[in-house]
Amino acid sequence: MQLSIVGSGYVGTTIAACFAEVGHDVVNVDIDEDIVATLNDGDAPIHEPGLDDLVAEHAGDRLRATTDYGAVRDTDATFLALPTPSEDDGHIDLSIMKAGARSLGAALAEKDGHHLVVTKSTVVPTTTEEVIAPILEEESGKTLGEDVDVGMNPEFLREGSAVEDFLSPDKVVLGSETERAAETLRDVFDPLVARADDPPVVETGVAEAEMIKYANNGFLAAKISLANDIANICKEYGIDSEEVLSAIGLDHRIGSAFLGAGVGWGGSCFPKDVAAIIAAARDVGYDPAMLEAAVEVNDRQPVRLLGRLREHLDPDGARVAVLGLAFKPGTDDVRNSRAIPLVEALLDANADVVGYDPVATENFREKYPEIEYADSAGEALYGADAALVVTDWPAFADLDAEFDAMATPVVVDGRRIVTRREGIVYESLV
Ligand SMILES: NC(=O)c1ccc[n+]([C@@H]2O[C@H](COP(=O)([O-])OP(=O)(O)OC[C@H]3O[C@@H](n4cnc5c(N)ncnc54)[C@H](O)[C@@H]3O)[C@@H](O)[C@H]2O)c1
Ligand SMILES: O=c1ccn([C@@H]2O[C@H](COP(=O)(O)OP(=O)(O)O[C@H]3O[C@H](CO)[C@@H](O)[C@H](O)[C@H]3O)[C@@H](O)[C@H]2O)c(=O)[nH]1
Repeated sequence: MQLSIVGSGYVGTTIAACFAEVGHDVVNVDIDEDIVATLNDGDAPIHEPGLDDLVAEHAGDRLRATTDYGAVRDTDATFLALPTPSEDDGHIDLSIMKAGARSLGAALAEKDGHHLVVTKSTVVPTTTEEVIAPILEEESGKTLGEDVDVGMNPEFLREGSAVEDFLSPDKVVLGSETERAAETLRDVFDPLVARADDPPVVETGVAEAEMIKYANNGFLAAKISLANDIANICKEYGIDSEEVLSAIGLDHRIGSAFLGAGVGWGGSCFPKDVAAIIAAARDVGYDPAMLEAAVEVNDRQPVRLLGRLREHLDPDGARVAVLGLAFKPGTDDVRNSRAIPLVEALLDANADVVGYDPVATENFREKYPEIEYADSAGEALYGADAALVVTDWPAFADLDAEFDAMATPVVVDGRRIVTRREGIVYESLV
């Protein structure tokens, strides 16, 4: 099939390269000329394991990129993979989606024949039908359900394993309201589903598909927060939370995934998506108490971590090493990293902060040029009065003699990753 993908970021590039891999002809449309040039040169504009190889293999053949929306006219379906950030009050900001829909609609005005527009971005329920579809109709002059249909296909990939997650999904969710849209979506996904050994395909309505994405992310974020709540109780009793959480994970009704207690969840998705569905729920008259509690627990974890530090040392004037700046291991992404509230609180307390991350230093430096950065964990620890461990990079488990170079070896571990040993004052958050 001929497919177009609008937006060539984490999701757009990954799905474009993967759709090409399963046999479709794909064109990526992005307003960023550098991204377009990078893709056409056969390079991936973002770092994801396996993506470079796919782009290198298919660019110039089944995969190409352009800044010209007109390219969508030669395709059967367009996926919108544009950002859906948060407004200050947590509501979803649809301005980029609306701009993309306007450009797409204008391009479709000149198209003969039917076109399917699929929302891939995470959008609150009814957005596709009540916001995107009317813009498409207005700009294209076409009629919904006749010349143009809309669909919704939420994406569940994780950063750091995007290609693997997309090509081997736990499920595929196809939201549509007409048989023609459902059929086109099936045609798009059939080759991927066959190759992935037949994962469940959930055929549902458009608003249901939109909600499934928020339910998925909200549930996972709340699961981590519940694990943190339980782990905090364990801590007060002096009970080992890891033993407790790994034991409950053995119950198949609970499951062991996403029970990793610690300094909480961050990243480009959980915080904004939980905030967006809370704001949307309130708009329709429902107060989502569980999701609000999930956020509250998450916000408290960094505060609790600093509390543990203060039990050993006054941060005022102290040199504090922050180990881990990325929002999770395996990525250089620092969006909503838990290091952010911690660094801000340390700066407020007049601490002398030195940060270290194996790959995310440059991205963090852009946000916080005022702190010092080290080239290795050992360098960050050298002469430090305390260390806060924020990201569970596996390499932090191997730190050992590096702690001996600290001025005072106070280690406050937000991810239970450091190996405890004689000679360090070890304090875990949970
Ligand atoms: N990143 C993830 O892990 C992930 C996973 C699942 C779902 N999502 C959702 O997918 C959507 C996209 O997220 P992302 O992380 O890929 O975003 P991103 O910021 O990485 O990429 C967005 C791309 O859109 C381009 N763009 C902006 N305005 C444009 C316009 N008017 N026309 C064409 N291109 C334009 C930008 O140049 C950029 O390349 C969001 O709704 C997000 O919540 C993200
Ligand atoms: O047991 C756990 C698991 C994760 N986290 C934290 O949770 C956050 C999110 O982690 P993860 O889900 O691995 O990363 P993302 O790439 O943000 O992926 C999430 O957000 C994406 C965007 O919506 C979805 O597509 C994915 O399914 C969903 O897992 C990170 O800060 C992790 O440190 C924990 O604290 N404990």
